Amino acid sequence: MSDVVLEGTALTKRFGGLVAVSEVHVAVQRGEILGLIGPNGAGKSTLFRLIAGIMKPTAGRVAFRGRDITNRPAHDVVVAGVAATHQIVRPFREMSVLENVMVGAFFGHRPRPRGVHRAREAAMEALTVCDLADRAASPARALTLGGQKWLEVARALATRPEVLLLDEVLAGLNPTETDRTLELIRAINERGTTIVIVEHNLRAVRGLCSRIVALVQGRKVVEGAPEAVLADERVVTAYLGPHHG
Ligand SMILES: Nc1ncnc2c1ncn2[C@@H]1O[C@H](COP(=O)(O)OP(=O)(O)OP(=O)(O)O)[C@@H](O)[C@H]1O
Repeated sequence: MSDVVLEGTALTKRFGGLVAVSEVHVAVQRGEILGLIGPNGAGKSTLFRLIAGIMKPTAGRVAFRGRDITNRPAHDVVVAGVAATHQIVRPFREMSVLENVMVGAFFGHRPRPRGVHRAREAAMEALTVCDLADRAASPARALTLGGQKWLEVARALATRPEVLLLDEVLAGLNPTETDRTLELIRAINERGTTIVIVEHNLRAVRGLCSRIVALVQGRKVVEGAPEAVLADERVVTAYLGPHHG
């Protein structure tokens, strides 16, 4: 039975004369890892921002657990239970890794932890999931790029979201960091968090996602199981051009 937790209906976003996203319907099922793919400029980041509540659509609606959140301020959307990695401000470089994650714990989903002690506990739990517990006291600036991405995930996780939206978390990572990040995303999902990921690395998407939505020129062209979507002629043509093969 379908159990839709986050849903965008007829979402359209225009920037002046450019239609970045055009009448897209996307229904995120509870517990899944949903991938958003498409070539450069297809509208992935724009759609991501619309469903994360960071950007307001020109037309269409966004609902979380059946409630309309279209015009709610971005912060209210986090409180409701949707967190996006890049929605959380960049790490405070001079603050410790733990303090950075405590910011997420304080501003997240209700009921929020009461007091510094509980926020620290919630932050340590998120750091443990993200393999950063032993770096808790280090300044954020001392982390590698991979470490900084995991810190961003930990901060989002500390808000205790029902839906975690990840925007190109694998970009710039080396193969070891990529594998570790994929394991991390699976572990977070197995703990019960629904995940939406925008990703350029199609090999990673194929192995990670339970379902994929493909966008081309602002429109959803196909959705379904990874193998079927990645083999779809419209998707292959959009990535490789009309004269491939
Ligand atoms: N704030 C903005 N103002 C004007 N145009 C924008 C804005 N954001 C995105 N666009 C345009 O909207 C279209 C879709 O962009 P978007 O970033 O959503 O695509 P994308 O699929 O995420 O691309 P990429 O893979 O390159 O990140 C592009 O033509 C882009 O130039």
